[in-house]
Amino acid sequence: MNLQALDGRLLFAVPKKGRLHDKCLQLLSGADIQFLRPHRLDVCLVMNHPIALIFLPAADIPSFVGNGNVDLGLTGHDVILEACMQDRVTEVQRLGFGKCSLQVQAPEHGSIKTVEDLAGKRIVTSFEVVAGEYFDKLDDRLNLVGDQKTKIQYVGGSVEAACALGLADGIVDLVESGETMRAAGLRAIATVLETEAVLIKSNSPSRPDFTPLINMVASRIAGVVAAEKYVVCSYNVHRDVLPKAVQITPGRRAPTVSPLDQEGWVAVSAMVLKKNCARIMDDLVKIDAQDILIFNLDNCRV
Ligand SMILES: Nc1ncnc2c1ncn2[C@@H]1O[C@H](COP(=O)(O)OP(=O)(O)OP(=O)(O)O)[C@@H](O)[C@H]1O
Ligand SMILES: O=P(O)(O)OC[C@H]1O[C@H](OP(=O)(O)OP(=O)(O)O)[C@H](O)[C@@H]1O
Repeated sequence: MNLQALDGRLLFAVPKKGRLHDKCLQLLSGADIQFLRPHRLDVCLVMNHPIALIFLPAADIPSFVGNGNVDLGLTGHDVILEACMQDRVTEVQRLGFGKCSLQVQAPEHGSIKTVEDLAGKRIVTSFEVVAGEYFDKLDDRLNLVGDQKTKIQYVGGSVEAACALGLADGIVDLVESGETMRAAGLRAIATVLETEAVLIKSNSPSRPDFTPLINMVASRIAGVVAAEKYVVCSYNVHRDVLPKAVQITPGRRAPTVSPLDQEGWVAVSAMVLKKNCARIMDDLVKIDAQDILIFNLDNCRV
């Protein structure tokens, strides 16, 4: 691609592979950011906005955004900390996917039961910065100095094999379902951090006049994320129990209440968190609400 084609375009970094890739593409589609990615090309022009997408490994995105080479990015909170970019990027929006924990793990049937048992021993991880800071604090607390300090060794993947291979006494790795950890005969003994995918913008933007475009992309993405998180709950209820109904479904600002063509009855609709939906329906049944319906949202602005 001719690099001049990028002139005047906001650069937006997207994970090129791995756990976040598919979800990020769905997010772009939901935000109506249209593009055709030519085979094997990591840069492509957005057709309906002055934006170019740059496909990069998720772990490299924080540095590109933090150093101002790229204006916006989708990546994991964990890799922002690992790249020490937390002061150079702003996390504009949590995206509700890529959720997992960075945990200290040790052999399930071994003698190591706490992180204190691991202090001074060997740790293998792909997160050498974050794990290094974590164990530095532990070493300081336990007054371990010089050769007594915990040894951190970097590996690029398959971290979970390190204990079985005799490379490590414990590891620091991401855990989502826990399947990888259990299959490797490990158990979690501490959580270093919780992470999820985030939209980030640079604290050193290449051009201040991109601000309206950045705000538009952020607002569209926030709409897609909210639409994933919320459903609309609608029901009919007798006016006598309306105060109770409003307590159950307060909405984001307030529920919409409209009179029904039947004396004493109103129709109520409100956004509710998808994860609370079943409990809310149970509570509405208890106050004799009727015709309770749940609608998924395709998209929204909140
Ligand atoms: N098991 C998981 N569940 C949820 N999110 C995860 C999981 N593993 C990683 N992530 C998130 O996805 C980010 C990218 O991880 P991933 O290992 O998929 O990327 P990659 O190294 O670019 O890809 P690959 O492992 O295919 O080379 C992580 O930094 C983390 O934020
Ligand atoms: O708790 P779980 O649901 O099993 O997920 C955790 C696994 O996912 C990640 O690895 P990934 O599969 O991305 O491959 P990698 O080892 O090459 O990084 C992470 O490093 C763990 O190994």
